[in-house]
Amino acid sequence: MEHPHVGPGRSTTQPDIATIEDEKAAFASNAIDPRQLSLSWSDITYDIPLSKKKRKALASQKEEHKQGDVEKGLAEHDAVAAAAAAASTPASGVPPLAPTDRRILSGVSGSVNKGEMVAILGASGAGKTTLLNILSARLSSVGTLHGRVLFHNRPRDPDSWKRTVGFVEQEDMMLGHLTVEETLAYAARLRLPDKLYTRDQKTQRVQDTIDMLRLQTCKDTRIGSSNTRGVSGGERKRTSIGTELVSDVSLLLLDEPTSGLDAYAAYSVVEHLRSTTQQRGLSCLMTIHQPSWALLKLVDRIQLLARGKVYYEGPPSDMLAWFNSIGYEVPEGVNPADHYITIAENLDGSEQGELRVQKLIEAWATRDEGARVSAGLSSRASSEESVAVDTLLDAYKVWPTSWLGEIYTLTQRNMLQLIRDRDTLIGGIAQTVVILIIVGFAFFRLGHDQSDVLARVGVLFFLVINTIFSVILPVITPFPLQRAVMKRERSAGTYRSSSFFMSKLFIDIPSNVLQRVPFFVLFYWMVGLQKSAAAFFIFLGIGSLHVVVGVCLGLFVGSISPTIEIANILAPMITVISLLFGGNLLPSPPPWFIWLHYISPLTYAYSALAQNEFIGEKFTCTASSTQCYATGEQVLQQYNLQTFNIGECAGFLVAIAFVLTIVGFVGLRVTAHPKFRYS
Ligand SMILES: Nc1ncnc2c1ncn2[C@@H]1O[C@H](COP(=O)(O)OP(=O)(O)OP(=O)(O)O)[C@@H](O)[C@H]1O
Repeated sequence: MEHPHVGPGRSTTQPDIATIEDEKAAFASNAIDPRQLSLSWSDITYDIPLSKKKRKALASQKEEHKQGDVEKGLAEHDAVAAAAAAASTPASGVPPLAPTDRRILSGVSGSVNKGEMVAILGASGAGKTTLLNILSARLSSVGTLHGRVLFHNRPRDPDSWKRTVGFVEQEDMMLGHLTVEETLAYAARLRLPDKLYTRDQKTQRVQDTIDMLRLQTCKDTRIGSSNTRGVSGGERKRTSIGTELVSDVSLLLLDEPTSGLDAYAAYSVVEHLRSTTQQRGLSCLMTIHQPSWALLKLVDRIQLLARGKVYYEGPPSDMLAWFNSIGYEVPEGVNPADHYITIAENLDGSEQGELRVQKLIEAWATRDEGARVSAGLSSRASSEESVAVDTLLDAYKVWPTSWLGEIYTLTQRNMLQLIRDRDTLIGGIAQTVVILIIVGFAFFRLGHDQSDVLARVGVLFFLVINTIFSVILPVITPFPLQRAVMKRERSAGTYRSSSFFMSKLFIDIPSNVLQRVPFFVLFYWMVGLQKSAAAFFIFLGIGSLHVVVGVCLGLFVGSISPTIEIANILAPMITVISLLFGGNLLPSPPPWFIWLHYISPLTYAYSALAQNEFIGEKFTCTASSTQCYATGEQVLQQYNLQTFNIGECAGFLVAIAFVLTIVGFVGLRVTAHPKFRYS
């Protein structure tokens, strides 16, 4: 296969537009077929360190083995057996197992070719997900990995890998308020490179995907969430698959796409996958849990795993013949898939069961030797093809759209989510109204005698506390889902984390300020604060700035917390500490905690609002007053609220918002950065 722009001296990092246009033309004329790409893996062995407890148990179990007791825990027994087996066959390509490790996968080889659908099957704990994680480069950093994974006969290229492979996770992380069509449209807008596709072509790709996955009837239905009804489970899964298929992936990996679905929905998902795989010439690899026999017959090849080892690989149709040949026939009326998975488990922990499992694995390993060599040979491509693939992959080494384009699309998507989330909107308004009625009437139209002085101080402190609490929670609550969606999309190299963060700021700040301003206006009038236009607008300005700080604090907490549980602990903790040191609750904070007073945003918001209210105000003193504040300045002095003037307080609030934003962004990059492991 030849390509006009392929040459030994060509740069492989930044494709210029002319080259990309030519590549696009080459795609169209089939001069380069992106779907030539296929995946192969050989001798994959993966060991993880045993926990301390397990190491101890293993040591004591070895002791018991010496005394002739063989019926012990399977995992530990497997580790010993695997170590012994590996040590006894050094030529097999499987390294020996360290005594402190546990073997999860052992010498697993296989491949998926163009237009082919391959399923990995096995009992729970057989190693299916681990294998898929290794192949998709999403393996965690623990453990030692041996073996090779090749993408079109070359090691996976970290620069282009994530954009050429689609990974459908078991959990479908999608935004519940978007419709099926919108979900696919945003995926296409963000994932298809602007340099290769016009807006119309992206729209066409969405329609093609809807047609291919037969989602026409539900394309205008919302995805839904645990609280709101949306599409069915099968439609949801097909949409999730669609978000990968709208992009230019040539390889699709799916982790248990049928789990949680009824038999019909599961069959339908795999049937659609099969037709899509064939129509688009994809390579499709999935793990499946408890498939029906009818479903299994849809896939081209099956790889059966038991204890991290292959004990069958080939078409489903040949499976019966193979197992019959080694003496394991399927009883009448039993699903062959279930039967073959069950016999590879030693459920009762018996010696007989153990021998059966070992026999199944060894029978295949003996037969597999020749097949493995021929598989390696058949997948070797010509050097011309490999160079053409290099050229093709170059187009996927850069971000698909511009930074501003990403921010625009993500902001638009966030906006849709926000305005359609009626429960949160109505809940927020209801909460505001209730608090306004209670506080407004409790402090209604304050006067100027001595009791009103205390009431004014109290109501302003209440306002800053209430503002921070009302803002921070709605910012944090949707964060975990948005973050999970972001992680999935960023794992596919879709957009920069800064675009996600900016789009959050662009939506959360204006929406919260707009929601709070009517509250501030009514609050001001009901309580009867200073009757001057300047004071009113300063009040609104400081109040809004305080809302911005609350949003930034919410984003900070959401960003640095890897889970919602941690966010739920951190948010009240930070807020309570801020209010403890930001007001008059502690008349003289301990010197070693004084810094908490200066970093609390409440300090500045409260001080600015109090100065705005009290400067120039006069109060009446009566003969019965034990303590009399005749002027507002005396009040400010008494409560130590004039350390900084209003302008300085506003400056500190801006600075706190800025620092929270920067630290939050860094936190997000650290806690939600997609990690890939290629070796
Ligand atoms: N990081 C890890 N730490 C500890 N154990 C692990 C780790 N990764 C995998 N395992 C173990 O490896 C074995 C295989 O796990 P894996 O999730 O791949 O199984 P599976 O076949 O996908 O099972 P299931 O169908 O139940 O999801 C399990 O016993 C699991 O506990």
